[in-house]
Amino acid sequence: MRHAHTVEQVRAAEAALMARLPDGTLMQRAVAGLAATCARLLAGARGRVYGSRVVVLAGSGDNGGDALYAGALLARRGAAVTAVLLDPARAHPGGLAALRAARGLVLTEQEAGLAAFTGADLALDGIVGIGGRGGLRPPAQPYAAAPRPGTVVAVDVPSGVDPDTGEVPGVALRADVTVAFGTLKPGLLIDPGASYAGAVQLVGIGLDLPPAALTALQHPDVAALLPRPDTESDKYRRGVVGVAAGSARYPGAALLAVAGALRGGAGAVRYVGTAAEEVVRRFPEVLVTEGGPAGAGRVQAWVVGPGGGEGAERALREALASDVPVLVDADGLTELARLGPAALAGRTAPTLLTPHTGEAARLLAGADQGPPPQADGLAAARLRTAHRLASAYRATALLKGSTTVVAEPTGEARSNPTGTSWLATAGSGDVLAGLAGSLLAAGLAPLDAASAAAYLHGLAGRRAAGRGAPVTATDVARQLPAVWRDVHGGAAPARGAGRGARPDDARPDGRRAAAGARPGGRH
Ligand SMILES: NC(=O)C1=CN([C@@H]2O[C@H](COP(=O)(O)OP(=O)(O)OC[C@H]3O[C@@H](n4cnc5c(N)ncnc54)[C@H](OP(=O)(O)O)[C@@H]3O)[C@@H](O)[C@H]2O)[C@@H](O)CC1
Ligand SMILES: Nc1ncnc2c1ncn2[C@@H]1O[C@H](COP(=O)(O)OP(=O)(O)O)[C@@H](O)[C@H]1O
Ligand SMILES: [K+]
Repeated sequence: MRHAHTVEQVRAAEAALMARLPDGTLMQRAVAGLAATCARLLAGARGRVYGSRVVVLAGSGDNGGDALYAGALLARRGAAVTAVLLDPARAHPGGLAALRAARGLVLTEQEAGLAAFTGADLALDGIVGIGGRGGLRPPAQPYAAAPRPGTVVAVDVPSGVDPDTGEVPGVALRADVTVAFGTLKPGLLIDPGASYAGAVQLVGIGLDLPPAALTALQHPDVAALLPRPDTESDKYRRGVVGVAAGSARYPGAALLAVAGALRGGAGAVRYVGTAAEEVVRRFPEVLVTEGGPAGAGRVQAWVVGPGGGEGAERALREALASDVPVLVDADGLTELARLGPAALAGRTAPTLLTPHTGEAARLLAGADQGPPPQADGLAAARLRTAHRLASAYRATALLKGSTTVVAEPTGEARSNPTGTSWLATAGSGDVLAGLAGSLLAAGLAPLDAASAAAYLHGLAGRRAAGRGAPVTATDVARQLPAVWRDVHGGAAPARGAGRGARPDDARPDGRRAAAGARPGGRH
């Protein structure tokens, strides 16, 4: 499990630790880790640190101080280091003195121009860290548009990225590697910020941190969550998932949601709706009923809405009246947006909403949250949007897109590290809905079901796309058994994951399987 903490959490932990340690200790720990990573990168690219060209972009705070001190350590190993001060009057005095003492060159941004940056083997982005607000200011903006140096290493956070949310409110500097101190920040794990961070590495500095504001699953976490039949299992104890999907207009959505559900670990899939004939023809193992959820037999979770068309209203109403977890997707969400959060008020079992940003905009408008939001704005503020949905509907919200984010009404949140933009293909969301519903039926808690499903779905998309080729939703569903095996085999780390990265608060076992992950487990 990877953990990310907000600026406020980091500041509090930092203050507590600094009170017990001599001045400057934390910064020196951070700097030592940062310089070691830079030295490794230079040695990897050029064979040695000696003689390499390093540029330090230094802003006015401690982030600039970290970069200057690291520059000094590299200069002492023979690198030719140039510091460019973006706010010369406020540059970190200790860092500046250290760099000068190590014979580094110190220039203002007017003196340096862009040449030192573009010609460097390695550039350190120490413009701004967790103290940053807004995008890059004008003196730093040209670096974002300039030709790239060999490698850009962001100090703690890529400058211009909001550390708490991953929002990029203006111009930001793209990094190849981000060296984060003490813990990851949510903005490193959520697009658009995550796409600026490159590979994220963690340097422990000894912070004593509270529970993370955001977590991201890794292979062992997902493996521990996935249900596995035991000797006492039968199909009912493994869970039956009900799928109310498809319509005369969109029969394919029923097939795709069922395909996802069949590969999600439930013991049986029950389909209700107008595509019953097509479903049995394609998947003879599925139990089918025409009509709505109320007339179908007992299930342990419902999936309602994919391609639901004109039947979505009834399916939603009947599923919500049940006492089992309900996943609402697609047309079910449009219907729910019309009804507003009151439609969930009487529920005794969990509800999981799986909107893309367009559906999220409708849901928030339906929750009467001020002027109707625009989908583009919601995509740029993914974590905030997921939290808003979860809190407005008092339900678990999985917001789909370039980084899928899951939020609980309690404030707990997860970002998904797998996936590929090849998944932006018609029907792939239907597969995800079926898969997540199946995990709910198998007994996983909604946050676990949603985040494990997004993880597997993202891996399946990548596997289907191979080195980069269009995929269909059917391809994604077909890859699910293989990625299930990959996860258990401990293969391939997720995108942007620093190897061995573990925040200061991580327990060696991470947060293991929820109790409900046992085969046959129930809410
Ligand atoms: N916490 C820890 O445990 C540890 C933290 N450490 C390090 O400290 C860093 C935090 O340092 P910090 O608090 O000095 O803030 P920092 O990010 O340097 O920025 C503040 C300065 O930038 C300015 N500024 C603001 N926005 C801006 C913008 N958009 N563009 C340009 N400038 C902008 C702002 O000026 P103002 O807004 O007042 O004009 C202010 O002067 C942290 O990220 C990590 O690297 C490690 O050394 C050790 C352990
Ligand atoms: N740019 C992207 N990068 C990664 N994944 C994406 C991107 N755009 C969409 N996806 C994923 O593709 C799937 C699309 O789902 P959805 O929008 O519901 O499509 P449909 O309704 O056609 O099934 C979701 O899992 C979503 O997270
Ligand atoms: K930075």
